[in-house]
Amino acid sequence: MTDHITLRRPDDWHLHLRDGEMLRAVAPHSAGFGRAIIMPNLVPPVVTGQQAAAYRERILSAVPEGATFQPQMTLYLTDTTDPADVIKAHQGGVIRAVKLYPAGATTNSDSGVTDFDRIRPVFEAMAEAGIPLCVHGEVTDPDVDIFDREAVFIDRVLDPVRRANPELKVVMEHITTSDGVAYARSGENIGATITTHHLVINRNAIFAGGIRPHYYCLPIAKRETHRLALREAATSGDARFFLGTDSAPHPDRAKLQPCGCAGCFTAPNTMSILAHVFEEEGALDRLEAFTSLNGAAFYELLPNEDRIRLTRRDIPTEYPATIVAGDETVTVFDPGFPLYWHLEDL
Ligand SMILES: NC(=O)N[C@@H](CC(=O)O)C(=O)O
Repeated sequence: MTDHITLRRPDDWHLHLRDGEMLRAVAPHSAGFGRAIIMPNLVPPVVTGQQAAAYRERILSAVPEGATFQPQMTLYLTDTTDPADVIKAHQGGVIRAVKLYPAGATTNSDSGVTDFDRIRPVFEAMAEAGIPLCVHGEVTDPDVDIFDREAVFIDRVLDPVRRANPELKVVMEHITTSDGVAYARSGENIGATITTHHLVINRNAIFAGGIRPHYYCLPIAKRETHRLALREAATSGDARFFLGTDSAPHPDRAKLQPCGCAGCFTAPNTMSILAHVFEEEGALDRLEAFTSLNGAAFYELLPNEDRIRLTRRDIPTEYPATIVAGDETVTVFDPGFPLYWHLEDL
């Protein structure tokens, strides 16, 4: 049995680092990645190039000394985003991508897009400049069942947007369904991130013996057939699929509520979980493509030069059940099985 693998340093193409005390608490847990696409859904959101540049500085101050982590900033698209500001921020090297949240789709998405016609000039400018659009792909119509929101979004929103802007590079963020997998495979200029937790849990995890708030995230985990489709896509080596953990820390106080927040905090144990999943699928030789090559290629960047090693030991790796952020605790995602793959920096 393989007992160690060496990978190019992985990248995380979808990450929530928050701000303030939470940023300082969680950033060290992602600092072992080479790069990460940083989500802009702060309160208030990161909507201008200037705000993105300032946020980038705060992130770099929160990363431990010696880490090579490079935050890749995004702008939060609103109905009033100025195409010129997007282009300027991209040309100035401040942002890597733009994030589309349909208004009300998820945590801190109130400022999201309500009218796709109004932002057409932004899409046109982005397509011309080669700036990728990262899409939270769920409709917000309360009449649509929560488990169908991704599939309906693809038909009602994503496909029309892509047909109107065929040159626009689109990342379907955190896909959770076989519909998402099939759509990502169906055309040009499209990629999809897959989270760690959606490779591990299906929707039963949220209701196993009672309600389990730490398995509630958006898009919500779907039925088992979808989890298996995600596993097949992630482990296939297909360059359109790459890691975006969507590690989304919330204080336990905010999750354990009558109306608790969505998000799974996977940064501390993601690589050990992924090695476990890829080993189960007999695909350890394709882990590097998923974590370290495909995303970089999509974003037209070189893969990281340095390496990490994962070693399989007889004793499970230890990771904290919770971390402390100021006065708050944040629960680390529990995959429900021991993790024998230990992460080492080389
Ligand atoms: N994934 C989540 O469940 N939550 C994210 C927002 C998001 O990416 O949907 C968050 O910011 O908390």
